[in-house]
Amino acid sequence: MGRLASAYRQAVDRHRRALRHWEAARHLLGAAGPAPVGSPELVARLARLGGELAAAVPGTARVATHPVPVRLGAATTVDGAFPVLVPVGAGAHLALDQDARDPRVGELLRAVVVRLLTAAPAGTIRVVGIDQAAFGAAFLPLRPLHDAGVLAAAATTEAETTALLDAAERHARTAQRSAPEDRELLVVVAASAPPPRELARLAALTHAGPAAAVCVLLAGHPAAGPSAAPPLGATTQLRITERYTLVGDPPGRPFSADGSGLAAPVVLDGDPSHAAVTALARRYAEAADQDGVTFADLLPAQRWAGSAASGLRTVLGRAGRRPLAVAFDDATPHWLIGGRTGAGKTVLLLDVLYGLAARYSPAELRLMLLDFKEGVSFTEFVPTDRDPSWLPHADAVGIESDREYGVAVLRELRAELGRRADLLKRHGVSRLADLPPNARPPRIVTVIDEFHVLFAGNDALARQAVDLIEELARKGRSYGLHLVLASQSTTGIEALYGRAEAIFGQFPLRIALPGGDAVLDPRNDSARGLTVGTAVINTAAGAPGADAEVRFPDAHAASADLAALRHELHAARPAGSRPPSVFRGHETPRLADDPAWTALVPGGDPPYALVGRVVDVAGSPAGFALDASPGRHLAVVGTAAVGAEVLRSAALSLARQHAPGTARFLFAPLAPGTTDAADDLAMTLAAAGHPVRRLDAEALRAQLAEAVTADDPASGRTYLVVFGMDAAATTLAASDPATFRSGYDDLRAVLRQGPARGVHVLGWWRGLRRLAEDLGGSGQRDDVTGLVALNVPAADLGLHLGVHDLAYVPREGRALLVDRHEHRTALIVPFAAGSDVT
Ligand SMILES: Nc1ncnc2c1ncn2[C@@H]1O[C@H](COP(=O)(O)OP(=O)(O)OP(=O)(O)O)[C@@H](O)[C@H]1O
Repeated sequence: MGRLASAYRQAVDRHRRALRHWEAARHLLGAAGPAPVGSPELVARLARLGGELAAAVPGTARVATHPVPVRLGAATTVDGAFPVLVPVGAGAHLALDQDARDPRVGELLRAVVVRLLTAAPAGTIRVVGIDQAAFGAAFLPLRPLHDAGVLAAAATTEAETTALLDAAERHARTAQRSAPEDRELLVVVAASAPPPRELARLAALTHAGPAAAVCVLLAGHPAAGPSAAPPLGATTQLRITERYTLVGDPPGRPFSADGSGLAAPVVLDGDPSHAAVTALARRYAEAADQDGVTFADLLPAQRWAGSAASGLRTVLGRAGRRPLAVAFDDATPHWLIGGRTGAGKTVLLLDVLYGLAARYSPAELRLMLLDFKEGVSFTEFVPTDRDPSWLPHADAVGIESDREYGVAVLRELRAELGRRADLLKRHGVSRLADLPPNARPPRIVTVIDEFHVLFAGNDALARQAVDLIEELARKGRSYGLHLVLASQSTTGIEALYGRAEAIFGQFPLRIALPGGDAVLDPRNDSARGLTVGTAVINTAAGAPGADAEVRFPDAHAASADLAALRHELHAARPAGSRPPSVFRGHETPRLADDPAWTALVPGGDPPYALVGRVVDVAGSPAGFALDASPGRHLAVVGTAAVGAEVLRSAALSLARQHAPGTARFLFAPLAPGTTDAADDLAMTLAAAGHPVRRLDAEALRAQLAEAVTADDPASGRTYLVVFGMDAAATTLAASDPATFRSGYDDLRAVLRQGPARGVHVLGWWRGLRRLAEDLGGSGQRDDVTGLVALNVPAADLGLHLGVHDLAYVPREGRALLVDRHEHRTALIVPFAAGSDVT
């Protein structure tokens, strides 16, 4: 009787515990109603419940916010078996005391992963694995899930485990700041316990609570032996014995009153079938196709509906499941972007620019886009032969810009800053947002890609750039001027002269792409291990804790969508919109294509020698007016062959301003190899009806003498076009035995008195020293007031001009135009004069 009684008590006990389990399971399911008691029925109901749970509408459980009941196996009682369900998911974890080298453990881990994935909607769950003991062997059967992008490659080294934990902690922080519906569950599966430090971090994640949206499945814990295991939070502990598994009390829903767990041995479920895994992988892969961030996700429902009064906003991508917006406003007026080459910087910028351009009309938003690298970042915004459309918001686009162009853009912006300051003053307000709508100018976003180039060189130009950027960054916020500085490196910017803090302190929004940690605080490691297509957005100037990880779409892959949007915006442009002014650093502009050339007409007074384009925002004509004051001549200096082109442009443009017969062109091809160029030019001008003559050195000398001595100067203008004045040195140096005058005396007289008599010299000197000597020393430098310096060292040029700290780096395709009368120095791109100009 004693034995019978005790067996009876044990059976009742078991039933009671099983009943609590049943109730817990019902509770987890959210089912209502009283639970029937009675052993056979109870077992039947539990079995049915297990089936229901297994099938419980797959793909609907909100695993990222709530634990869900997950089946581990079957418990056996004297009355039969029933399924054992424990809560797993956000904030509810599982630990097994053996690691996955015990096949039952690997099987259970895989079964739990598959059940969680089955229960959850795609896009709300991701799985990462750690297995340093068996190199990820436990995850191999789940390979299809890896291919579907839902299971990451397992971390099998300590470094990989550390990176994985970095990412998991980042995930937890982001989730804690996100709305529950935006969270994504990160399942961290450790098939074996990692080393103590990593184990402690893993254990910490189990204490982070459901809002962290992390679920840890940890095998091999606590390890047998004396080592102190970090305590886990909200974890169901499993103990694997030789034949059975003992299941501890699940968090919040214990089986036992005394902490002893489920009073029935459990046989764990085996591996999920391969068919189930592949079917699941297919579902996730299909969903990923539909669920990936696309360019369309960035666009507003309605074009140009935004008001820029208080700022600009656009969606950049998704953080978890939530769209992530970024703004140019009082809180984040300027942005700093970092990322190694190939990290997706261009793509991210395109995402931002198209997003903004779709939201705000050109009356609300203007763009200045500057690119300093050999790239094509912004080419799609300017009209080309292939696609004549342009982005109607773009005012200026610099492609492979010169630093001088960058500084010109910054100067233009500073001038705008001044205009806006006046405007605000007139209205008695201090912020753009406070202006009446009809007086409010558009916000201007200036993007400078590879901005470090601007500061490279540690020279006068770099200092100007630093000053301008600092001023714009400081004051731009109130005036609606916003800067985006992007770079591969923000370190080593020498020219900032310790002002990095002052400047970058004005850039609260930081975007770190892969390899772009430098834009974050050194203590902030949230950008470690980012992959292409993701970035960390930090709104606190890089300080740790203000980060969100965003996935942004590949704009390059959506180029057809981008073009369609651009065409749409272009077609909707306001009447009178002008295409952006474009500077292409690698391109040589052609005289005949230039609007300044087209605009030249006979009768121009004073005649204007057009030689190129100024490196400025407008691409202004570069030239020199030949009026009657002494010294109005043009000297081209340097050995570069482009000297002949400059003379050609000058002569052709002058000829265009004279009716036939009102100007003579006298050509002296003195430098070797210039005869053809001079003859060709002469023929072109002759064909246009102008009198032309070819001079050798002697004839040039005679002409110089005649030009200043003739009592009756020829009517109209005379242009002496000399290719290589230095080559005439011997002839000019010789004195006339009768008058004792040298050719130089005559040349100098012509330089001073010629303009008043309508005589101008367009001369090419191949060396600066020769020019200075021909003028009779640097004291006479004002005898030629127009200079086009080619490959002449800046120091020599500065000395010749008496200008201190001349910022000029001689290089191919560029020249420095100096007008001494107007105290003007400008970097120019000389024209290719071409042969098809008349
Ligand atoms: N969101 C994304 N998703 C997928 N691929 C991307 C994404 N962003 C960029 N990529 C890919 O990465 C490559 C580099 O992108 P991108 O040209 O933007 O890099 P970058 O940082 O501007 O490089 P560089 O400075 O060398 O020009 C491209 O092939 C692009 O398709």
